[in-house]
Amino acid sequence: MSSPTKVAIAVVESVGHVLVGTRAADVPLPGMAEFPGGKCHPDETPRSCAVRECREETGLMVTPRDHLATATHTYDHGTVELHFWRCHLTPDLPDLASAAKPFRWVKIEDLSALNFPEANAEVLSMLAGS
Ligand SMILES: Nc1nc2c([nH]c(=O)n2[C@@H]2O[C@H](COP(=O)(O)OP(=O)(O)OP(=O)(O)O)[C@@H](O)[C@H]2O)c(=O)[nH]1
Repeated sequence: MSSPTKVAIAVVESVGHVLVGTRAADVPLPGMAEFPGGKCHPDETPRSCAVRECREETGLMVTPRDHLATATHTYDHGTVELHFWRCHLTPDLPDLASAAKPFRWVKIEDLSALNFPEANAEVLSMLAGS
């Protein structure tokens, strides 16, 4: 069996909000809510990958704070090992700094109304309890 694809996810928090996007129509899990993230390059740590993917997708520079969870999940499109990193905006950025579309800030208490991929369940529970 092939090893899971390593993916890093940035859970970016700012004054009670989290950065959330919507997956494009032409990728696996189209239209679902997502945190910024993507596949790690060879020899790239998930921590560094979370920062890079966040910058590429949202235009925002973040500082990784702590590792929230690792979740392995098998979808129809493959098995992924998701490394969730809680991140903050770098100090030069204002609270709720504007992000490239389709990313926007969602209040933590409103996350449960969104349709996230199954592998996000544990982290969403952690955020709801924080
Ligand atoms: N970005 C992101 N991916 C997630 C989340 N939850 C989740 O299960 N995934 C899964 O993690 C994988 C990330 O793949 P991706 O397609 O976004 O990664 P990528 O941007 O590097 O893809 P690419 O190499 O095709 O450009 C997908 O299988 C996706 O379904 C999430 O919250 N954010």
